[in-house]
Amino acid sequence: MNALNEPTTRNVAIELNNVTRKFISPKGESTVALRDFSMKIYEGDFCAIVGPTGCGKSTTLGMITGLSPPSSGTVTVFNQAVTKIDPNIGFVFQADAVFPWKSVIENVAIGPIFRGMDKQQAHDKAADWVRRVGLAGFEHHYPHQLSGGMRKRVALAQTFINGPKILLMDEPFSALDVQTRALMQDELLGLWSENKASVVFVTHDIEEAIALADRVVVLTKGPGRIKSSYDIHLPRPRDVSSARYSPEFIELSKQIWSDLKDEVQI
Ligand SMILES: Nc1ncnc2c1ncn2[C@@H]1O[C@H](COP(=O)(O)OP(=O)(O)OP(=O)(O)O)[C@@H](O)[C@H]1O
Repeated sequence: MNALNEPTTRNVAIELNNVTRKFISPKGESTVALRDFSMKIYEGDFCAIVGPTGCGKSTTLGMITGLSPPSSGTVTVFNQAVTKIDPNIGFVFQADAVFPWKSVIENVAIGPIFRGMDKQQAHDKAADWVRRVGLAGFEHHYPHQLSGGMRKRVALAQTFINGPKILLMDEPFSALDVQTRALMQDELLGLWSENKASVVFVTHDIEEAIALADRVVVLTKGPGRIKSSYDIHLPRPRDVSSARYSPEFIELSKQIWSDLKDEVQI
């Protein structure tokens, strides 16, 4: 282990090295979202990022996707510089990314069809994923006929069907009520335990971060730097609702909140 609790012997899945990302407004004003920022995510790790609003969490994900290149510094995924959108990367964001005019099964089959799979085969595969996320019987429903939690299940199936090696999640469950959120967190952990993607999960919810992750990284206020990093040794498989009552969980929540509160004072 080094000073940031990073394991040193495992393969690195994602590396941001000395990255700076500036945005220039149409009026020519410059915002530095991240400056000289470095971070590693290890293969198969579930890493959660917490930090105050505007510290650069979404910007970090944008650079890993290849959609928003850094102004300077390098971003690599499995040791390859990120130069375009990588089909090995899956995303789940806060807003639903489902197509309203397509049924559940059509939405889930999009990825494989886009990647060249025969339509019938893609639909068969999608039917299996629809069942796996608990939506059997809703294959031919349209998104507006589903609850928010059900639409998130579609989004998870849409993502996991492609077998992503990297999964980027930006507050994916923040619009859900508390109970649905806990169900979706368990659902995500179940799917991830089979897929073992390297995950970067951005959230404002410290408890969500601890319940899900192997490592929680706390960022400072913007432009964000890594303030602290915590290895989470709660046993897996985890049941997110009961994990919250363990003394270790409570202690971690206190420590992370103490780190964060200096950064969010207004
Ligand atoms: N496209 C853009 N143009 C101009 N400024 C931007 C753009 N995207 C982000 N920023 C700025 O960069 C900084 C970091 O934004 P970012 O969205 O990464 O923060 P965040 O930590 O994800 O915030 P939140 O927790 O509120 O979602 C902010 O000051 C934001 O205003």
